[in-house]
Amino acid sequence: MIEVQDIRKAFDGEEILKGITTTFPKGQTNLIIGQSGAGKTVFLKCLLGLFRPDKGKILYDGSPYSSFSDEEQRELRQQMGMVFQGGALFDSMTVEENVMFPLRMFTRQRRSVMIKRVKEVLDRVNLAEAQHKKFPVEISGGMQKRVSIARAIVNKPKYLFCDEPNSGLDPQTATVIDNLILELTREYDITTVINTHDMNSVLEIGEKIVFLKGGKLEWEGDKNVIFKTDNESVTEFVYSSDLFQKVRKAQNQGF
Ligand SMILES: Nc1ncnc2c1ncn2[C@@H]1O[C@H](COP(=O)(O)OP(=O)(O)OP(=O)(O)O)[C@@H](O)[C@H]1O
Repeated sequence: MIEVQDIRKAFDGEEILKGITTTFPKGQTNLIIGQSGAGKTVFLKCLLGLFRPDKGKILYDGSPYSSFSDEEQRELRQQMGMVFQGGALFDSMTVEENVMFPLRMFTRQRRSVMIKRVKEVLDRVNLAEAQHKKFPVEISGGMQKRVSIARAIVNKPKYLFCDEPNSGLDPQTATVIDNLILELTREYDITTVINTHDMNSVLEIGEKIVFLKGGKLEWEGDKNVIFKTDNESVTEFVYSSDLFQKVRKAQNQGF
């Protein structure tokens, strides 16, 4: 679980995060949504420890980051997996080498043990063995995302952060990737936080949704109540998507 207590972050005197308080429980998918410029990425970077908030606290399973020694911060980083927007795979490495990278960086396991673990996670994300020796350019965008997820979970993280995991994917593949993240989150009891613009994701895996507006937490809830809120900022945002308009129409027609 990650608890965020009144965090603030400014750049050059301009406050970007204006006192955010929320909780991201483990074993479920937590989504951060909001308009472009709302502060989602800055927030995610604070959770990742890449930005240090000017004020407030972030607690990882009860322990505040600010109290961590350098060694504890290093340990925490090893417990974090990240799925980057574009996949961010190393082009010069094969699929297997990409997934093995965190193990080589952070652990001292024997090569045979690492190879076994790499195979295990690639199987878990349903990437066929024929793809394991290929380079990222030789596989599809959806497969690249699977590799990126495999790399993020290979070192058994307690926390998984995903920045726009669906960008560049067709809707069907995006749904498969969303559900894969949801399954892994539950199976390994991970605290997962996903930064997304994708309304399909909100409907599919929005177990907790945090809506940011102008650096503040405007609303929080889940996929079942987001339709029912009378918060105008949220409704304006969600109903601007085609998908939500169709759902609302269907609801109005009594389906
Ligand atoms: N390193 C930085 N230095 C200065 N300003 C920054 C920095 N990072 C972000 N900002 C500013 O913070 C604000 C929020 O940016 P952020 O990237 O968090 O928005 P976002 O909600 O993720 O938007 P998008 O959906 O477009 O990615 C923007 O005005 C941006 O210019």
